[in-house]
Amino acid sequence: MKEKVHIKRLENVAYITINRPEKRNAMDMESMDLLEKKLDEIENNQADKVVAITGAGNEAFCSGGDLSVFHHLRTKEEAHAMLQKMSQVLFRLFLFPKPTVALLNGTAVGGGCEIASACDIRVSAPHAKFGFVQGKLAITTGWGGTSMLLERIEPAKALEIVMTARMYSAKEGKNLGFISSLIEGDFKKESERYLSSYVNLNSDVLAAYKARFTDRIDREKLQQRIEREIDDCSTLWAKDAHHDAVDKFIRK
Ligand SMILES: CCC(=O)SCCNC(=O)CCNC(=O)[C@H](O)C(C)(C)COP(=O)(O)OP(=O)(O)OC[C@H]1O[C@@H](n2cnc3c(N)ncnc32)[C@H](O)[C@@H]1OP(=O)(O)O
Repeated sequence: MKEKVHIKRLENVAYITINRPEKRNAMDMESMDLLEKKLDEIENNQADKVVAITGAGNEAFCSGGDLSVFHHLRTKEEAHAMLQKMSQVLFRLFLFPKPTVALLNGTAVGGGCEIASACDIRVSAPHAKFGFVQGKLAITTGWGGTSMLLERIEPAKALEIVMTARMYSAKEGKNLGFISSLIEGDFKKESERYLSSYVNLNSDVLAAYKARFTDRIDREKLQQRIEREIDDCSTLWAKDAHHDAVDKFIRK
């Protein structure tokens, strides 16, 4: 049986692939558990110098939470437990001791953008679009995505992205500072080439630079901000406006 999240290793880069292309790589609880297990594995494997996260296929990086499953979460408490679980995985990814790169092979929406925001660097195929569309479902981000996005780009730009809830092109993402580089050509091949330049140095040097990067973060404050984000999102989740919006998506 195919694994919903799998790892492939190539020249000291561990590629984590969200492998549910038929659902545009949406995350369910099993995928969250698997992502966490893959991070455990990579953290303990000395040979893995860099972590790259991508989606299977070339249509989607990740379409966020699996709405067909999470639609069954009706109350604030039920939503809170799911949001907390994934936000803990992403908080860990955000502070991961090795460099992390989101390879945006295709569309990233909702929680998919939160996963991308948890990575240090985002590189994108030119056709990929991204959008923090949660607002259209009458909720906010709830996996820590806004708190993390605010650490990645200028706060006013982050606010624009989440408050408009619109889709952006990869080129716009680059102008906003969300995306570091656009990778032209065969995305898989060219992103492997791009990542190969990160693994020339030894792992202790990379880890030391990564530590300087995460040292800038006040971890306790970030955690508190994420907890407030989860609380707001789970309150909104329990309202009819959210359930009605998801009903509409599911029935389309
Ligand atoms: C936890 C908080 C969150 O993440 S809130 C945000 C949740 N995500 C969303 O609102 C995105 C919903 N999906 C979409 O807008 C589109 O599917 C996107 C990703 C733009 C892709 O469009 P397109 O390439 O035309 O594909 P499509 O819509 O025909 O979808 C193909 C099949 O995949 C499914 N799918 C897609 N996204 C999800 C999702 N998040 N959860 C569950 N299923 C999803 C679609 O329902 C569709 O399934 P089917 O082939 O009709 O059975």
